[in-house]
Amino acid sequence: MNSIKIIPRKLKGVVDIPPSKSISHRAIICAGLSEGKSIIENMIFSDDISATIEGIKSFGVDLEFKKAKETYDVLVNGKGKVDLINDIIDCRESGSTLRFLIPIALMQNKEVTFVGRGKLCERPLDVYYKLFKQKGIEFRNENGRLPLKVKGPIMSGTYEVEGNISSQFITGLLFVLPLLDGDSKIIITTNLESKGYVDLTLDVLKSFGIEIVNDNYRQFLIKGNQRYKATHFKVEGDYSQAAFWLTAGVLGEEVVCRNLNLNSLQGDRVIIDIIKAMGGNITIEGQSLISNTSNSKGIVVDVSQCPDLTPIITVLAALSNGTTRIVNARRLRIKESDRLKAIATELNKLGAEVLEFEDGLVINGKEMLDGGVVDSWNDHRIAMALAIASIRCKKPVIIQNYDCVKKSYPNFFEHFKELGGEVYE
Ligand SMILES: O=C(O)C1=C[C@@H](OP(=O)(O)O)[C@@H](O)[C@H](O)C1
Ligand SMILES: C=C(OP(=O)(O)O)C(=O)O
Repeated sequence: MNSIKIIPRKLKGVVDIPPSKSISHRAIICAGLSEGKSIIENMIFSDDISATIEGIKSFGVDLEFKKAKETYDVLVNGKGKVDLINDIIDCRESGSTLRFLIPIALMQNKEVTFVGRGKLCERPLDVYYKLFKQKGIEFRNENGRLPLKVKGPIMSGTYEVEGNISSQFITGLLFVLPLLDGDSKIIITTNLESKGYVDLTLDVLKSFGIEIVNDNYRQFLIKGNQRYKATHFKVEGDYSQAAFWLTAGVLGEEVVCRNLNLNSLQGDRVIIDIIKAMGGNITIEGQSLISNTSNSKGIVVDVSQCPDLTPIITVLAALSNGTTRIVNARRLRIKESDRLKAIATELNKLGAEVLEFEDGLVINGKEMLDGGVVDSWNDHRIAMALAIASIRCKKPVIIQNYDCVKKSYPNFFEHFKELGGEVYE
């Protein structure tokens, strides 16, 4: 088992925020579906992005990688259609890869097998299964788990989708319906959670020449026979990752986050408002966000539109004055781990007071935590959140299974050290 020991230190300094994972997935897919050469600037090869890259290659897309300082430029040569060259797609542990690539596999009529690892094998796909039954699309799985075999073709038409299980099903359909013969409509049958991710999809699609009409998130109207246009695309910084460093600044000393688009459509940009509402000090200087030592306080946070922020908000809450309530968080249980249980259990081991409820958490904040041995539950966001909690622990924090951070942020602990963190692997 891999573990890391962190000696409590206040972090301070400048961090270049890595490129957005969500936007990177979308850009690779859109470039892969275009005819001709696209360039995607500012990419890193986290495990999830590597899974999408390998997946898109299976559809006959060529990619080349050019190193540019800490990141890469990716040259993508698409054929404008799916030309299956490998019929087994390993999505590793990436929900986005799985749910985005399934509809693409259905654009041709050979069977494709999707495999995965860890918790991904049991993360829900029922939204697709229900649609496949309605549309006569063949699929087979092992008791609802991966591996999943699917066989196209998918046709244009009306797709009724629940919006409160995962927005990733909507994104998956939005990639392929514009390419089909005939117009389509996606009707959202419940309230839509994670709206910001659908906004990101529509925005990246637009950059690649695909137009979708968003009727107030109740339905999406999609003209058929559209074509993706190869383009030069730059991936902006990731607010879900910046959230860790912005919180580190509030709990420690001044942390400057560079490489963020201050007008980004990323739903997790709301971390700025959440930290400020908790009394955290965040300012803007040029293109950077600066967070600084503050006395934070408990509030009520609705995470239905920003689920990925929950672990780090819980850390801030555990070290704030008073009580914080995290509400509308049920979907956190179907991510890489049961994130409500994982963060409550592990922060309590460090001496925090976190109560777990069916669809939320109640956190009674403390000035300091004790420290101790915790586990990541093989979940990158739990590992990173626990690392930030160490800033205000009295004794060292040992995180077991810490290397899962590579799922989204392979150099997280390098950045942690650059900010003055003392860690022993
Ligand atoms: O579309 C995306 O890039 C994502 C959507 C969200 O999932 P849900 O829509 O399932 O909440 C988020 O949790 C995930 O990390 C990335
Ligand atoms: C839930 C996440 O990703 P995915 O759903 O793509 O596995 C995440 O990055 O926190």
